[in-house]
Amino acid sequence: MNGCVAQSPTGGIEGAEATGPVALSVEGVSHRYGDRLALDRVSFSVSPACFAALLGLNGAGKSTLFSLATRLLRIQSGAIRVFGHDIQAHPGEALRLLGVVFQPRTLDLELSVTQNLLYHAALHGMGRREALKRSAEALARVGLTERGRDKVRGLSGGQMRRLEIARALLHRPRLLLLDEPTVGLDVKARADILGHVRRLVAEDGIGVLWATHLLDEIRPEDDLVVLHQGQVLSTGKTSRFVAAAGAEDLRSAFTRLTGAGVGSLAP
Ligand SMILES: Nc1ncnc2c1ncn2[C@@H]1O[C@H](COP(=O)(O)OP(=O)(O)OP(=O)(O)O)[C@@H](O)[C@H]1O
Repeated sequence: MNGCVAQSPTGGIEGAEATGPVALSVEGVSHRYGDRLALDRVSFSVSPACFAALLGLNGAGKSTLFSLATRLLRIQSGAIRVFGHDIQAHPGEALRLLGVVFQPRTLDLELSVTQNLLYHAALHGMGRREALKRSAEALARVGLTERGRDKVRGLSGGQMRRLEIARALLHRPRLLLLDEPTVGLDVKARADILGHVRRLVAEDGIGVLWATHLLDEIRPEDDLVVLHQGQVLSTGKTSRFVAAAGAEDLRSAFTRLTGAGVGSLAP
């Protein structure tokens, strides 16, 4: 089987009749905040129905990349495509296929679980019947069916994250971006969330880019994009990355490649 990530993206829909467009294509993207270069000619692609981890320390540029992919930030140079749709030129098509879970929580704590979803559905222009149907579907997908009527304030941190994932699934995207979704959660909640997301890939064929600095979330068979100080250092299977570095595990391989000190990565 071909890998899920590649360093040289295979651009737009026009050139992709034979194999279909990649789910996410990042092509030579650079981004500056004033004098600070946060992303430096970042290029990689993620195939459909694949789980890919975007591994980088704090400050590597992961959130900046997500903000560019969702148009919170304007692209300064390069291009990002979702299933071949350029997010600058055709944002409607691109965003329709994209779901996102950002790092900061963005739920209304005083509304119920279902109300949060209905509110989001209304923003997407969904009718109430369809919204109720899709909310039920999405809650089932993340194991929250029983909590629909509860106020969000009463959920645990892990359940809130799962609700955010349900919300990101409401418009039935084909690609899901998650920015360090398990930070601050306990071991069980982290494993639950990762399990739900991996099932979305295996059972629903959704492509996932999972940004993290937590090494134990990445399996040897996972595809990996290593981002360090705004640059892509490696793409491909985690096991190959470890072998190429002549290392025993991902932690040592990452440390060797980046020179990151022990303790920069957890756990
Ligand atoms: N609004 C901003 N203004 C100035 N510099 C910024 C801004 N946002 C991010 N940066 C800088 O850009 C670089 C990349 O930050 P970014 O938040 O994208 O990294 P990250 O990998 O998501 O890290 P973290 O996990 O800590 O959020 C860092 O050097 C950061 O200080």
